[in-house]
Amino acid sequence: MAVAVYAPASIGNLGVGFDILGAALKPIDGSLLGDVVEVDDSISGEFELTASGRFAHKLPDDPKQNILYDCFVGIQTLLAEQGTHVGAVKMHLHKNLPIGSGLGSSASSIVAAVAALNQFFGSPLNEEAQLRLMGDLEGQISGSIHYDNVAPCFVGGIQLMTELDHKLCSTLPSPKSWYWCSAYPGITVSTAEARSILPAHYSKADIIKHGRLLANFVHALYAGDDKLAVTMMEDVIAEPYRKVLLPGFESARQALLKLGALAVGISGSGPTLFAVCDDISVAKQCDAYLAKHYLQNEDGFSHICRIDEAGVANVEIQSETTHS
Ligand SMILES: Nc1ncnc2c1ncn2[C@@H]1O[C@H](COP(=O)(O)OP(=O)(O)O)[C@@H](O)[C@H]1O
Ligand SMILES: N[C@@H](CCOP(=O)(O)O)C(=O)O
Repeated sequence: MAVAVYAPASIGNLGVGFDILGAALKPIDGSLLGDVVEVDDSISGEFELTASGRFAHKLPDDPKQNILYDCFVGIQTLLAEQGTHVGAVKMHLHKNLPIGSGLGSSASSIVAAVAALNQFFGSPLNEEAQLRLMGDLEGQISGSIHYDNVAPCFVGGIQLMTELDHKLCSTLPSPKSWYWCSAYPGITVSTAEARSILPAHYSKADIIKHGRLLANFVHALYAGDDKLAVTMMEDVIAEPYRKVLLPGFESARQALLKLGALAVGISGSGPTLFAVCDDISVAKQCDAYLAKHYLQNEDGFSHICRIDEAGVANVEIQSETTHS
């Protein structure tokens, strides 16, 4: 039976917690900010993939260069190791997220595809096995395995990576009062390149500071001390080196803080910027500022979001996700 799965956009790194903290996003206006993958049918020939959606034209032309093909091969290989042999399938990708945006676009495609394929084949893989495969596939794209997009995208919420064999991540409490303004300017930053410009080594002072920020952030979430948590959202690992890739980031940050945002950071490897606000009127002002000053072309967009606590979800195959 055909399956259709939605996987939300995500922020990798919450200012603090490079590669080990991530959050799934849900626009408050109810729009779908994430990819949808359909597995239509078992077929006798070669793997088939079609795509539609706002950002489909930015995908590689060759279906075998699409990460969905690797998702299919990955599942097929795992199942073969368990003695189950599955043939080719027909898939459709509704590409709603821009590529190279810092919104976990590849993670969204991977999570939706692995979850959809797993369901299509009768759910042979448990959550941990699916998530491990998702991390491996994300690593193929970005150059090294990191779960901070795939984990929240898959299970929802704010996730802290544990990376243990039997438990890859843990859900942290999400501050209920926070709005996450998220603005994608419309230009592309490659995650692999944004990772390659980071230093191979950090100073003792930076390591100590990052440990202090991360530990206090997690403590504050459990203590329900949102003010302390937001004060800890400072990036000493990536932002100092990456902000040169984001035109207008520093001036936007200053303006957003003046408007009342509590923290501003780079979403993933950028160029999307996020701003945390605990008041809807401030969030609306930040959103309007970002739409006017941070977007650079017609591909850009800005949303006010909450944390998506659900993660991956089955959706109806309907006009929005169907294709010709
Ligand atoms: N379904 C897909 N979704 C997104 N990127 C894909 C997909 N299939 C292949 N790719 C390739 O993977 C790379 C993703 O780039 P990356 O900078 O990691 O994007 P993001 O950070 O938005 O996930 C691009 O080279 C893109 O062409
Ligand atoms: N922790 C990663 C997150 C990358 O997110 P993306 O959405 O830009 O792929 C990093 O900062 O490199």
